[in-house]
Amino acid sequence: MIKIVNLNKYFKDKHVLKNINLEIEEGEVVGLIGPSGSGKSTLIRCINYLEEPTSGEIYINGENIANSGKNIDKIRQKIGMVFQHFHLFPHKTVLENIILAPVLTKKLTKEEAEEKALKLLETMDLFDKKDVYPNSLSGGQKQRIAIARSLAMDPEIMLFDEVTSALDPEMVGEVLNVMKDLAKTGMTMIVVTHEMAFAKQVADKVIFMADGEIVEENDALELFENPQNPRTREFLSKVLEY
Ligand SMILES: Nc1ncnc2c1ncn2[C@@H]1O[C@H](COP(=O)(O)OP(=O)(O)OP(=O)(O)O)[C@@H](O)[C@H]1O
Repeated sequence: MIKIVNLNKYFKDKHVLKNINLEIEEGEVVGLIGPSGSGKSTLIRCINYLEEPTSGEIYINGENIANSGKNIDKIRQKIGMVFQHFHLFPHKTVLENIILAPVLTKKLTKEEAEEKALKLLETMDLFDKKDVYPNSLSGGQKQRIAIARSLAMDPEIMLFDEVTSALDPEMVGEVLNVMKDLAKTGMTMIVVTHEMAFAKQVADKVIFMADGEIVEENDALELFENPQNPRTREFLSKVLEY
């Protein structure tokens, strides 16, 4: 479903993704871990073309997104992304935030989009927040709304870029639970995370990146319990210390 071949990305003369090769199957949940600055965000931003690769190919369902021309918007619609900061529209209510893209780009009627949005809000236990403005919500609630907004587009792939990093610790769990439930539905997910316990429990596969390279890729339990590369071992010993 996602195939990345010899992907390189430079920012000016800085080589931030170095010959990345990767395949992700439909329904797979992939955890992307590694030190700050190792290229995790840049990699997932290349997957939906928020960043343009310098060289290499990215195929989504067999289609090379670099050559997709006018189809790029169609491909992007299949890929939802949730960011560290929620990017909700402050002057729109929760419900208006969620229906905006489905009405504009999927051409759903307002009623159809609202029906879908309300179902999503219900599954996230946020139905009673439908008419409030984002500023009155907690960080955890905002992030769950951001996830609902992405899901309202019926994506086939969801990208999560450190979605719990800006949250107060007591709100991390409620967002991770929504992601756990989503993983159980068979959604294909790539999750950049500093939450090692989440990666270990929920991801099928974990990729450790350092300095723009994929250093190690393995079944989640195996990577955490039996890391093969000394750089993986060093990173895990630091982050699992506490
Ligand atoms: N738009 C940009 N222009 C220039 N350099 C950039 C840009 N975006 C990222 N970089 C650089 O590319 C490298 C990889 O950054 P990236 O954000 O992908 O790393 P990361 O592993 O996601 O880090 P973090 O965990 O801190 O978010 C870093 O050195 C960063 O400074």
